[in-house]
Amino acid sequence: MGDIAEDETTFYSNAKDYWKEIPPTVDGMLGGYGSISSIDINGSKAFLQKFLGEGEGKTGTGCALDCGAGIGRITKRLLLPLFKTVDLVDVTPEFLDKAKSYLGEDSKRVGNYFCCGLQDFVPEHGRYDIIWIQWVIGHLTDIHLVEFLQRCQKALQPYGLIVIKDNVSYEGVVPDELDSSVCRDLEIVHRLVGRAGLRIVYEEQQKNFPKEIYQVHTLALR
Ligand SMILES: C[S@@+](CC[C@H](N)C(=O)[O-])C[C@H]1O[C@@H](n2cnc3c(N)ncnc32)[C@H](O)[C@@H]1O
Repeated sequence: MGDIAEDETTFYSNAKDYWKEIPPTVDGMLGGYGSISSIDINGSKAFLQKFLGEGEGKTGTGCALDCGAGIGRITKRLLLPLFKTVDLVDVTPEFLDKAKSYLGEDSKRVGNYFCCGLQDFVPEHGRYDIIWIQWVIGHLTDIHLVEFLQRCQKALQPYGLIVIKDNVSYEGVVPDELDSSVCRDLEIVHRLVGRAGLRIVYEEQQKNFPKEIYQVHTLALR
């Protein structure tokens, strides 16, 4: 008999078991597509730069949160160069351990390593200028994603932004049994963002990724 609570527990525990076995490398973070990391980071940098800088209404550069950070691939090349302090949150302790050496000298400016599932994580009220959520929303159920986004909104500084960068399917919800995740289409992601009470400030598609992988969209929300 299908029990939703039990299915949900399995959805999360299977994902945890999957990531535990993945090597703590850039290639591991990107499912074998380590080669696209630079294109990804450069696209993200151009995206973020639109919101940063001096002046009224610009997003601050004090503190960022990297959600589903893994070994800190994004923290190292995108967030630490732009923000004074970066916090990481991830469910896999081995990845956060690796981050401490992978981030090198600049790991001095990491504020916190939170080992926690995003479904349970409560970011500190008003702490963050940017909350970066990349390649991890498919590991949350709809309800948990909506509730997490609501907690993120409360954790923003004035003019702060939540950024979701993730795969989108062509149509509907496509499950991935291997890593226990789902890929949602853009319309569904929009609906969930709306349910969280967030507004889409800007959105674009990542260009120059290999043709055989999912389309990747980046959404700035507040
Ligand atoms: C595809 S990797 C992406 C890592 C990083 N965002 C990047 O782009 O390099 C997915 C990451 O999400 C983490 N993860 C999976 N389920 C999670 C959950 N429920 N809460 C927090 N992190 C989770 C995994 O441990 C892994 O580090």
